[in-house]
Amino acid sequence: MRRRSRDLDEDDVRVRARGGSRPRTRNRPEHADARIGMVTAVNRGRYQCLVGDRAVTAMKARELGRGSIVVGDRVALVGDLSGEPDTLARVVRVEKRSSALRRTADDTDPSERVIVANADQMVIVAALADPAPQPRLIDRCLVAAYDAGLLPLLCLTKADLTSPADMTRHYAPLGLDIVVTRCDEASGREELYERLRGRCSVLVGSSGVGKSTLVNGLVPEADRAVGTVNPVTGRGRHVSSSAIALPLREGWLIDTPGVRSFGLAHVAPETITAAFPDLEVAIEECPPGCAHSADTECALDTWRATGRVDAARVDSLRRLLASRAGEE
Ligand SMILES: Nc1nc2c(ncn2[C@@H]2O[C@H](COP(=O)(O)OP(=O)(O)OP(=O)(O)O)[C@@H](O)[C@H]2O)c(=O)[nH]1
Ligand SMILES: [Zn+2]
Repeated sequence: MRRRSRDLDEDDVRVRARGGSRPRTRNRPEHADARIGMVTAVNRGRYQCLVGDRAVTAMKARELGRGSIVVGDRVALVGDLSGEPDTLARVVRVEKRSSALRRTADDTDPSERVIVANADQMVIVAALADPAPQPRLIDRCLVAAYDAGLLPLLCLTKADLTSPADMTRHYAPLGLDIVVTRCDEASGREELYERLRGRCSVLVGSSGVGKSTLVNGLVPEADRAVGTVNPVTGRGRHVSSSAIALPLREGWLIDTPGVRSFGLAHVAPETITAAFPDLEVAIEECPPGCAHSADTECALDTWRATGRVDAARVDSLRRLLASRAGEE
């Protein structure tokens, strides 16, 4: 009996190899043998996936069409999952995303594109000095985080150069969690590590703010990858121009060297106002289509004048709304 079933399998294989007189899916519905992996890097149409503890390179099955697959995606894989050199698995399905970080090509181009999937936190890295912080850029990252449903965390680096007081005061009205780090002290880094535990965090920030320094402190394996091939991602970190997912002991860190700014044309103003639930009562009194700017009939002004809403919160909301409009 056993022998007979094995013969049938071989027959099945032979028939398909000869050119498929039999539909491939017969007796094998929905790729029941597929395994789920996580996409850790994307490079020229090749997807690096972590399947269990094995790094597998895969291509997209034709049946998936033009749908995008991005870092952080959970995908179903079939084919050669050995992870041996020169082997190629196939991605046959992309699992439903719990979140999608998007950007537009620029503010005037409404076509949006997902850059990272399934993250739950955005760590906005900004240096306190050298280079000077760019509050506009930080604001735009915040709006992108609200849009994607990611919890924002502001990481202020290089505290050995300047006091963080001004920046923390500036961002306090946003109710944002802030971590301050400096490379000559471990305490801030350890606090950051605590915040990353068990989460999938996207790291964003412009060049020179100390992102690599943080990543190397958190994921020593990433350092070893410089100039060689990373066992997890299959390539060197610094070669990458797109996002790359690095495993933490608990959780994931997704570094995004390419993301210096976000086009925010796709973000509805309501997405931003939703992050200010305390101002909702005032906003309800605004005229229809109110842009909530100071030179309109915006109800925020009357409420603010009478002290019924926090002035700093109104300013912060207006700042974020303006950042969406895109003066960088
Ligand atoms: N004073 C000071 N310098 C730092 C600190 N962290 C990083 N640096 C320095 O800042 C410079 C940039 O650091 P990187 O970690 O390469 O910054 P990055 O954001 O990864 O920049 P790119 O590699 O260009 O993307 C390096 O010379 C670091 O040594 C810090 O806490 N204090
Ligand atoms: Zn208004």
